Amino acid sequence: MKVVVGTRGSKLALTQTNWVIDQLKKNYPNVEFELKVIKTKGDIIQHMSLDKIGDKGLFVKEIEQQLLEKEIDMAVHSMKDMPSILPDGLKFANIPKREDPRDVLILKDGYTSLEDLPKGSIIGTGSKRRKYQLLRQRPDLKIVPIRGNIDTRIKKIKEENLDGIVLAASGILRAGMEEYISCYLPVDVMIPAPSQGALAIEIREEDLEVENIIKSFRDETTEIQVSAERAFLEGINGSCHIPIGAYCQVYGENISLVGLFGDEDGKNIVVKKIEGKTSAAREVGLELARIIAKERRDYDRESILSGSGAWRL
Ligand SMILES: NCc1[nH]cc(CCC(=O)O)c1CC(=O)O
Repeated sequence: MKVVVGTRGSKLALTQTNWVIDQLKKNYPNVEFELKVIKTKGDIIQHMSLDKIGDKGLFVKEIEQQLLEKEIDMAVHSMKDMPSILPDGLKFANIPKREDPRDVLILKDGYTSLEDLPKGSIIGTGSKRRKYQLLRQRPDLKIVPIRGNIDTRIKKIKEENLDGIVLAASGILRAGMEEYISCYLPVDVMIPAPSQGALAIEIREEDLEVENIIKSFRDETTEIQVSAERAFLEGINGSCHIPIGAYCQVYGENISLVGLFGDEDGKNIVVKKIEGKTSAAREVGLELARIIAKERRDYDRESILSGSGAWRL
């Protein structure tokens, strides 16, 4: 049997996909795995901010097309890049154990933490979630847009004379670049993107053979977290124009889920936490989305009268 595995060509994507293939090879020495690199719209349009391209599934559409056309049999993505709803005919296989969900700062030589940064320091990030959470801690910072693969972004610290950038810990750790990390941002200071650090293995819905091969991967805690956090994302029905974050913690039979949802200019950002049962992770995510969306609508009505904006916890 031969399984063709599709992936983007970035260093991170290749590292993730090769990791998946190596694990599967150990369990299935008789299956042949072939890696196929596929260019996506997100890879081709490198100069524009993701925000402006504003297209859901920017890094996955071409890959999904090839899955549906049986050019490939399995695709490995970052779960965080996946739109809430998959195309007909495709589904997620089991989810392997999540990498560190936190964001990290990569700072100019000599700086070691968010607190240490001199007043007015310049930080590069294209993510509104990261931007407004940083500004909440340090309103004096200047946030500038930045794009590109991990390596490109790290190079831009020197090239564009930045004081630092924010990246997902998972990408850096998987790429074996831990020594670049200046500090980890705790999840309560920087709520991660929904399912940050988790991998998505996408397959054809009816492909039981490939589904079986991936059965060995299942990490239950990750599955519960991803289920709650992605349900929140689905319920909010957001895009990459607005700040959205979610993080689920699992305590045996119970979970807690923190969600962040705001508007484009960061004036009205709501953060809320709810508790629920592990067995109802998806419902907890949808419920939190309803609570936060309602609070934001009420606030929009009030703020027309009062004219001010704020973070509300
Ligand atoms: N949007 C790009 C992207 N997609 C997944 C990751 C990192 C890996 C992950 O979050 O699982 C990154 C880079 C980053 O945000 O630093």
